[in-house]
Amino acid sequence: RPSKDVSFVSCAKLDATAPSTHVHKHGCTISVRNTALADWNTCGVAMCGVFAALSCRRSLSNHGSHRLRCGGRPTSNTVRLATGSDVGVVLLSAGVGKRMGASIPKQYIKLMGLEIALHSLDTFLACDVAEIVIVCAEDWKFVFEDHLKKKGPVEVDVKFTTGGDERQDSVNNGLAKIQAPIVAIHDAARPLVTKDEVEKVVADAREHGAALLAVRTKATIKQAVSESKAFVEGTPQRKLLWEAHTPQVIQSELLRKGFEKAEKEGLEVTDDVSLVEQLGEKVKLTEGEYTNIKVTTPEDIAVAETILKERGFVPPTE
Ligand SMILES: C[C@](O)(CO)[C@H](O)COP(=O)(O)OP(=O)(O)OC[C@H]1O[C@@H](n2ccc(N)nc2=O)[C@H](O)[C@@H]1O
Repeated sequence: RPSKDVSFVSCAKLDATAPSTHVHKHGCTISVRNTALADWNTCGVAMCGVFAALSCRRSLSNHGSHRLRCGGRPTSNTVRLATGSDVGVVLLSAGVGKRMGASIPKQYIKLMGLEIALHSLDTFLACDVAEIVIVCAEDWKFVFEDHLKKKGPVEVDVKFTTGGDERQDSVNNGLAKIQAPIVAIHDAARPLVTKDEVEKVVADAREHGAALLAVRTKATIKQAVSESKAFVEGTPQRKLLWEAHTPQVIQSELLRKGFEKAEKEGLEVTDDVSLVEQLGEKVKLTEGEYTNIKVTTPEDIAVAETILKERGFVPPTE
């Protein structure tokens, strides 16, 4: 794990002789030992918190760039890291929100004076991310643009793209604009996700390749015979059941592979890690908070407002 005063470094395809993609927030030079490089390679971990396990110490800090020297003699394997975090975000805001029955898409309804979609946008802007792709209809882009204008310059690269017919199509459109090696996909309809939750699920995805925020199911769940036949087929063991939330965080290339398979086989999914599951890859369940609700029907707005009040959320001034 990265320590507090040493920023996280991740390397895709770290290799002793030919380091390839290197991303780091501040732009670092790090000297690493051959043995350590070999270890990371054999782990087969595409995204590595490289220096964290080593006894790194910061020996130079100048103009926002740091030189980190790791234990052992520095070798010729000096890795130059480009500027930027290794995480990109796809913020899904292109749904119509039929179940809300409102005159506008639910994510643009104001919650304590701020549009639902802007709550999680602000959370991600406060996290260590390199880019945010907002997937939304052209007509609603102004909500985000006005908000960003009010905020002033942000470090994160914010881009836009339009959505597709289904959530899955919107994710694919967003993913096409992602450059970061890790992508966090989030429903704009989940305004209450916290920075802590985001950091936790991103850390799990770095370690395991894919992770999602989820909570243990409180109710007993029944499986019906079919969509139209409301009779019980069975009762899955509750202790094994989790309710999926977002963000769902996946190595970008792994998700791209998942989409390729889905396209070939005509797979339809209702969340993103399902595409990773279809590839037979592991997905980590990161225990999140019950407060990370999806605003779907009108009563959810009242619940969300109560939670925000409890958190001491201050509505923005006009
Ligand atoms: C991923 C999960 O949150 C996990 O529980 C759910 O399975 C999502 O369920 P869902 O029915 O797709 O939820 P919705 O609230 O309708 O949509 C989730 C998010 O996707 C966005 N969305 C939906 C459909 C679409 N064509 N493009 C989109 O960008 C919505 O604006 C919303 O912010």
